[in-house]
Amino acid sequence: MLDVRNLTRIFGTRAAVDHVSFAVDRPAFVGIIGRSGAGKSTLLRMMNRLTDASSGQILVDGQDVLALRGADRRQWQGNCAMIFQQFNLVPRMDVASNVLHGILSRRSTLATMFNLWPRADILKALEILDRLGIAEQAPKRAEALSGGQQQRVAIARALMQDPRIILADEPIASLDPMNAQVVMDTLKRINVEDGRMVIANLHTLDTARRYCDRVIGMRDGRVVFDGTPDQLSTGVARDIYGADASFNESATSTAIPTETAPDRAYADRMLS
Ligand SMILES: Nc1ncnc2c1ncn2[C@@H]1O[C@H](COP(=O)(O)OP(=O)(O)OP(=O)(O)O)[C@@H](O)[C@H]1O
Repeated sequence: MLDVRNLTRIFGTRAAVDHVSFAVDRPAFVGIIGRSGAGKSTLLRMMNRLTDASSGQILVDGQDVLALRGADRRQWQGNCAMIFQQFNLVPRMDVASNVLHGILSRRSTLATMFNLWPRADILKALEILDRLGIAEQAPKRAEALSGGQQQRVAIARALMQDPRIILADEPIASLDPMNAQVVMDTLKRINVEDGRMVIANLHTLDTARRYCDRVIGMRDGRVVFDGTPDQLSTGVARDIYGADASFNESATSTAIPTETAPDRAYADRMLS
């Protein structure tokens, strides 16, 4: 279904993404890992056509999406919705309207100006918010929500497009461990229940191991690992991150620190 071939993006004299090839034949949960600057964001942005490729192909059911222009390109962008580290919501706008903005490109300018949405679309937005456990937040301004709730609104906005693929660029990098888990659980549910492919750039190994069916490791623009989470040994991780023998996995961890959580300490004090 997705076949990336020799995808390359050169900025100046440097290849940010360098002859990357991989194929995904089912709606899997794919994690892309690698240290900062490895090319992860550029890769996702090329898939969504936010950034042009220098060369290569991205074939979806045999069609090269890099060749799409105008309305065809916009249709493809609707088919592979993107979510970002910083949520990219309109902060002062209410949550329901933010979700409806997922289908903004399908609306006339006039209808959008007056915030006029068909009843069916409004009901669909509320239904998605309900599914993600944040229906009661619908009338609130997006900026009034926690980071984890805002990211779920961004996922709801993506779902409004009914995409085949969800591209998530460091979706939990700005969140505390508890909210990070809620957001990753949400993405996994969408992947499993809806059969939508998820491709997520992740900055922590434990998250990749826990949620992904497949992990692609990038280093200096190239794929240096492509396998299952159980093949992702410490040695392999060291190679991906380019770390020396002192490489410490916990440095890339988002695990919830139960032993040191303040409420645990408080409970211990109360019980002693
Ligand atoms: N628009 C741009 N112009 C010039 N160089 C760029 C541009 N976008 C990315 N780069 C460079 O391409 C390389 C890969 O960047 P990219 O953001 O894709 O990496 P990344 O793995 O996503 O890193 P991070 O986790 O820090 O976002 C970096 O060296 C970066 O400086």
